[in-house]
Amino acid sequence: MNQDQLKQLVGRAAVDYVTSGEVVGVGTGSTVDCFIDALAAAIAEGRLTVAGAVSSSERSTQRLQKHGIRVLDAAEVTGLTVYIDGADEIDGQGHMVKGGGAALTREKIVADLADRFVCIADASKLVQTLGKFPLPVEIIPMAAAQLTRRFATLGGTATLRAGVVTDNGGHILDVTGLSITDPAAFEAEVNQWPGVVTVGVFARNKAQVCLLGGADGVQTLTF
Ligand SMILES: O=C(CO)[C@H](O)[C@H](O)COP(=O)(O)O
Repeated sequence: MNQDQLKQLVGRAAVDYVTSGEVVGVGTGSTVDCFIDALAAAIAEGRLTVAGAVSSSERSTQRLQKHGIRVLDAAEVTGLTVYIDGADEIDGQGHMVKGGGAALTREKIVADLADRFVCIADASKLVQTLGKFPLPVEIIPMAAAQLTRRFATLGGTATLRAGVVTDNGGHILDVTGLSITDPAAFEAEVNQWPGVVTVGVFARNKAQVCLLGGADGVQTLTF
C-alpha cells in the first residue's frame, strides 16, 4: 500500500470513533481529508448521523460543507466527545508535532474541547523522539527575528514559511535541529515566549488513541 492508501485506510477506521448523533471535532490535512470523505460516505449510506462538526481550518470547513455536513462554530459547543486529526510526528506516549498544514492554533483549540484525541497517521509518522520534522510555530509577524534568535539558544534553526498567512493572520516559523525529549516542558516554555501564538508540540492536548496505517493494516495504539 502506498502512503495515500494508508491515509484512506486510517481515515475510514476513524469513522468508528464518531458517536452517532453527536458533534465531531475535525482536524486538518490530507489524512483528515480522507476521514471527512469516509465520514460523508458513512452518513450517505445511513450507517451514522452527526449533529455537525467543529472544524479546525477553512480547508476542512469547505470539504465538510461540500459534503453537506453542517459546520458549527467552536463557541456553539461546550465540549466534544472526540476530535480526529493527523500529525506530522507522534511518539510512543501520544505526544505530537503538528502544524505542517499551518492549522495548529485552531487544531489545539478544537482538540482542547474534546474528551478524546484520535490521531490518524501512516506508520512513517511514529518516532522515538519528537523533533525530526521541522517544528511549526505560529507567531505574531513582528516577533519573527526575536523568536528566531530565541530558538537558536535551544540549538534550533527557525525559518519563516514563505508566503504563508494562517487562518488567524499569523505567520509560521519552522524550526529544525531540535530534539524534544520532554514535550510537556518544551510546550509550556515556548508557549509563554512573547510573540508565540501556538507551538506545534501537542503534549497537554496529546492523543489518547492513534490509528496507525502500515503494511499489516491499522494498528491501534492507546496512551
Ligand atoms: O497538523 C496538521 C495541519 O496543521 C496535520 O495534521 C499534519 O500536518 C499532518 O498532515 P497530513 O495528514 O497531510 O500528513
